[in-house]
Amino acid sequence: LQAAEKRAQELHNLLNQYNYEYYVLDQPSVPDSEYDRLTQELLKIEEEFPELQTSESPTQRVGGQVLDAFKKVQHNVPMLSLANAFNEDDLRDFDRRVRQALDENSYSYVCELKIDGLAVSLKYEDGLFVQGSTRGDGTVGEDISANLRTIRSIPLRLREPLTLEVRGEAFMPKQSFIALNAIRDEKGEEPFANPRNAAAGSLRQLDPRIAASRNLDIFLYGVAEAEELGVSTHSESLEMLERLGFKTNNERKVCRTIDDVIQYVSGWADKRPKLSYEIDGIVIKVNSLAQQKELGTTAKSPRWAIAFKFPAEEVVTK
Ligand SMILES: Cc1ccc(Cn2cc(C(N)=O)ccc2=O)c(C)c1
Repeated sequence: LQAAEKRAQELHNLLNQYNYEYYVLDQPSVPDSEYDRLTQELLKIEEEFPELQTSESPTQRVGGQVLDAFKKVQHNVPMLSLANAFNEDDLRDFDRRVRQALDENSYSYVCELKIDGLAVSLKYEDGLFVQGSTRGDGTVGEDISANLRTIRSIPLRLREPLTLEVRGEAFMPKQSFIALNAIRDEKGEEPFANPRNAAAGSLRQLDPRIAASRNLDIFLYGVAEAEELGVSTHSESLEMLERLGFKTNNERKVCRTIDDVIQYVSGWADKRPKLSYEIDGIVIKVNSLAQQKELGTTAKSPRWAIAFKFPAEEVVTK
């Protein structure tokens, strides 16, 4: 058994690395056939020694049993919703409020694309993925761990045995959305209106095999209680997520002034069709975590962030 256990661990490491290269970096270093060969070898070992078929095994992405309901999950750190800005004046008003609250101390912003998907939270204990949930009403969400496990860009084991919670947006790429609606059309089923609804509908399935078939993806954009992990800015949180092996969106920019923010936002308005996923705006956050804390939150939204919303995306059909 020891020899089998040692080989199984080697295969876990190899398959995790190849998954990371393929789904997170989009730069595989081995052909699919090699990945498949190693997967088959691990399946055989797990068949011979069932005790090696642990939940962290790369072969255990798609659970077998169909749930009859989702459990509720309490978010220790609430998942806040963002206030919206629709034009330049809204952005300048936001900046004025930030500047006043920070007593004219210097501050900078981070601009990120606002992915049009479903906000989710992922929990890891000692480096292992243990739970994934929806935002819900911000304090209570639904446990959709089995469905999130099927998203290949989500690591089942981190590079460091950390216990932490991360937040991100699960989404359906445009091409997957078009292909899915073509299949539904053939089967005489109602098409999804947009990729966001398709992603939400897929993650609400009680059978993880359906979610696994929907080619969902995710961008992580936050670490809950990041200051406890020795991080002092939001951009450092994003770098930490990358170091841990998460998929982040690299179209982000630190902006020193609201004028730079406005320039960044206007630059993206007409670049959306080029993206392989839908965005519904740009998220603007004060970069310093200490200043975020100083600004605090209203009942449901942070005072240190705002979402600039673009007009509704052109319909993605063909
Ligand atoms: C048979 C087979 C095996 C694997 C894949 C896709 N793929 C490839 C890799 C890789 N090359 O590093 C890693 C994970 C993965 O899922 C396909 C499409 C077909």
